[in-house]
Amino acid sequence: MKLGELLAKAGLAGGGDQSVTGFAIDHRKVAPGTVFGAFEGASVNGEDFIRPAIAAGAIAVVARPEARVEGALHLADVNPRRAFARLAAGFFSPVPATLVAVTGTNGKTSCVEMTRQIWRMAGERAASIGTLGVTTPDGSVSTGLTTPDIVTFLSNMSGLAREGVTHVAYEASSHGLSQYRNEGLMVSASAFTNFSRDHLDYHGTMDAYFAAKMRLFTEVVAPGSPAVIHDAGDGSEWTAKAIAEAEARGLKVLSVGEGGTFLRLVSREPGQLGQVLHIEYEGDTRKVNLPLIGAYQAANALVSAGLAMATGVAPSTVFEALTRLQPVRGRLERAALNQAGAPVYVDYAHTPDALEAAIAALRPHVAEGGKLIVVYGAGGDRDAGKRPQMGEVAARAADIAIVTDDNPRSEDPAAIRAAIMAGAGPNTREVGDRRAAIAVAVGEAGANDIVLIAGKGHEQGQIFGSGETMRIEAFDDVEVARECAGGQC
Ligand SMILES: CC(=O)N[C@H]1[C@@H](OP(=O)(O)OP(=O)(O)OC[C@H]2O[C@@H](n3ccc(=O)[nH]c3=O)[C@H](O)[C@@H]2O)O[C@H](CO)[C@@H](O)[C@@H]1O[C@H](C)C(=O)N[C@@H](C)C(=O)N[C@H](CCC(=O)O)C(=O)O
Ligand SMILES: Nc1ncnc2c1ncn2[C@@H]1O[C@H](COP(=O)(O)OP(=O)(O)OP(=O)(O)O)[C@@H](O)[C@H]1O
Ligand SMILES: N[C@H](CCC[C@H](N)C(=O)O)C(=O)O
Ligand SMILES: [Mg+2]
Repeated sequence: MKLGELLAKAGLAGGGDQSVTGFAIDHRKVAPGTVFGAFEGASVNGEDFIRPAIAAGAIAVVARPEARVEGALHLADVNPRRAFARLAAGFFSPVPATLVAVTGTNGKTSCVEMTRQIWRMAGERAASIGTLGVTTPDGSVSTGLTTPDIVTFLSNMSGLAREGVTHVAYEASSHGLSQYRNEGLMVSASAFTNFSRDHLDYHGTMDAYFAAKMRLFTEVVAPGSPAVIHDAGDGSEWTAKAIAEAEARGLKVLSVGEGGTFLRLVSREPGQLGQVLHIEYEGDTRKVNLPLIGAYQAANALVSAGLAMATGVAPSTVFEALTRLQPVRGRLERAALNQAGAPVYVDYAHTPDALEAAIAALRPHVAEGGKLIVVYGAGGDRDAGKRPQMGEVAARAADIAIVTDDNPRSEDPAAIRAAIMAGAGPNTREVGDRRAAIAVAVGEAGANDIVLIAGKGHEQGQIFGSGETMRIEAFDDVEVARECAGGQC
């Protein structure tokens, strides 16, 4: 494809009849004919790699006007990440016709997974992209990030189209949105799950974090497209703001949940392995047996139902599909029963709000006189302010809490635990080694108790160190829970 054609497609100034062979944002991936995106990053400045990128064959460089580009076309833009995304989107085409994006603090992975499942049950060739990787009708591949970098994202999309995939649901993380990692495509519908504290190490303030998420509505999605917004009916100011932002852009707001008007959750009765939902849609109330526990999973199922309906799946097919949803890996996954018969659950809760939601999901399942025992930690090199809040939530909502390590990265694990303990109460103790902490909880749980191991969900390793010294030790909460339950810890 000629550079001039791509520029015209993206509505950018300039011409050129050189053939473009690919796109790269890392100079080490540049080959002859590549367009290089030079961005100022959180750890280094990509503009420092312009010369080596040109030496490796870059024919054009998308960079700020003040960057120095010699020996290749300088595609200058005050927002080079956005310009690069638009240009690259012209190259990586066609892409699947139906694309939906999900943002929110918690629930993105769950919603893209459930939306994919509903589409599949409706007979579509569907895929999802997010924390669990790229999941297609034929399998799953990990990408390492929730929202992959823009080149990986766009090339994945065109690869999926070549495989005949027509429907893709993807997670739009706040990091991804603020770095323009998923742009330039015609997004047919979007969703907002909820908003609470996380990632303030990166965004600084809750308002800046929220603004990053709102880019999905204000800049990424197609004008006039449907926006599914979860409304818990709790008067959340963030939900109201999200609705206002979507409406201001002219999106068609479809609110779902207890406070929803499109799909209203009238009631919810927890059962042994699932729950009965009464959902009002267009004036009729339908009873749905959802085979997943917890209010949070009901919320995510409703958002996913909204997205499926917004993209043309018949309502009756959607309601039927909800009764056949498969659990999402590492989200309230029932991993084992210990020798006394206590169930051990694994969940990916790694924010105060998620911890509260995961504990609340299990509370109705604790037998009379039983205790809920939670094992959890907080990641290193991530928002430190959430640590005491997690300590407070776990101490209040669970009966016994054990603070342990969860990806310390470059930080001192003892200091992370101390920060959590600062917010915790007398029912909380500290067992640094994660396997030992799980062994204590599983060993102590009696017949009426429930154990929740939170924070790592599907993760397969414990991350120590960073950069050159980073090492990942194999660790799977589900596997360790099973070993401990079998007395092999
Ligand atoms: C803070 C953050 O999000 N960093 C991500 C981001 O880095 P950045 O743009 O700031 O890049 P940088 O490393 O400073 O480098 C600047 C530029 O120079 C380029 N470069 C760099 C070195 C070199 O030798 N040559 C070169 O060309 C880089 O490719 C980059 O374009 O872009 C990089 C390339 O895409 C990512 O690998 C990197 O993810 C880091 C590893 C990371 O840990 N990210 C986490 C925090 C993250 O993004 N998490 C969200 C979380 C989700 C959630 O909880 O909701 C996610 O979406 O996964
Ligand atoms: N709708 C929800 N409301 C509150 N908590 C939720 C909700 N959905 C999920 N959670 C909690 O958040 C955890 C992570 O869920 P999920 O992986 O779906 O979220 P995510 O937004 O993709 O997270 P990440 O930002 O890490 O990618 C769950 O294990 C659960 O504890
Ligand atoms: N067990 C994890 C969860 C991380 C979730 C991720 N999305 C992030 O914050 O980067 C940790 O804190 O390391
Ligand atoms: Mg996710």
